[in-house]
Amino acid sequence: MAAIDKVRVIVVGDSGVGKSSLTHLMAHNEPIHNPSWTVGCSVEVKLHEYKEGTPQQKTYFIELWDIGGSNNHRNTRSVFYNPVHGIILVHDLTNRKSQENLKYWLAEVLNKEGSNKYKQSYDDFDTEQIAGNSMIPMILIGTKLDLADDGRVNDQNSIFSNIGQELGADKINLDCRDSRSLVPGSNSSIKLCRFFDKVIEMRYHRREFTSPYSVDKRRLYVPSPKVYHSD
Ligand SMILES: Nc1nc2c(ncn2[C@@H]2O[C@H](COP(=O)(O)OP(=O)(O)OP(=O)(O)O)[C@@H](O)[C@H]2O)c(=O)[nH]1
Ligand SMILES: [Mg+2]
Repeated sequence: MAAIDKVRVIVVGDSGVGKSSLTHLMAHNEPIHNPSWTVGCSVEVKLHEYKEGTPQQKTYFIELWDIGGSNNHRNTRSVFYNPVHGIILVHDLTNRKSQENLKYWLAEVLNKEGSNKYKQSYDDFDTEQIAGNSMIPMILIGTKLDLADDGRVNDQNSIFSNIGQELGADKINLDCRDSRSLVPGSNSSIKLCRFFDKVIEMRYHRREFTSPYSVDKRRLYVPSPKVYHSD
């Protein structure tokens, strides 16, 4: 039997937003009970049918690298960022700060070689720089939908759709503790499959792309909180 090709998708976001809960749900289609604090990184693997139902259908391993969100490991976690074939940006729908911090997480991942090419522009995080330099597919996932009231979700959605559009990324809002959140055929499950297909496409079937994202030319400004990441 031929070896199954794999891609590495990293899951980043502030501590406590639900990365491990989401990763477990994506890998096992069932919620995790009492996830413990992630120290460093934990990896789950799932099989994915690329372009399912078409002549190009093929099975791939998706490695889900769930990165601990604590600030204590900020200086060491870049070891997990090489290589990166896809990025899942996770925020908590009940915690607006966790959404604002996603741009720092993205900068951290894209600076993985330590080149810090985005460092100097934290204050005006430039979408063009990201999309132009990065051919890495991304998706934005908001968790704790069960706890968020509609007003708050709409509020975050409006800003989020802006960020999502500018990064050319889809977004999903869900409850990580509900096994139905990613049920096959659901809107969220279709978006996630589309994201995994895009990751595989870029890694193994890339023709010459200029950039996979139709980037809005506006610049994405990062509200410059004094704290780098709030735990
Ligand atoms: N109600 C609700 N609770 C959630 C949801 N997702 C995660 N949680 C809870 O939020 C807490 C933190 O979840 P984790 O998955 O450990 O968060 P994490 O992002 O992995 O945290 P770190 O490992 O510290 O980076 C746990 O008590 C989860 O049960 C959700 O969608 N709804
Ligand atoms: Mg965790």
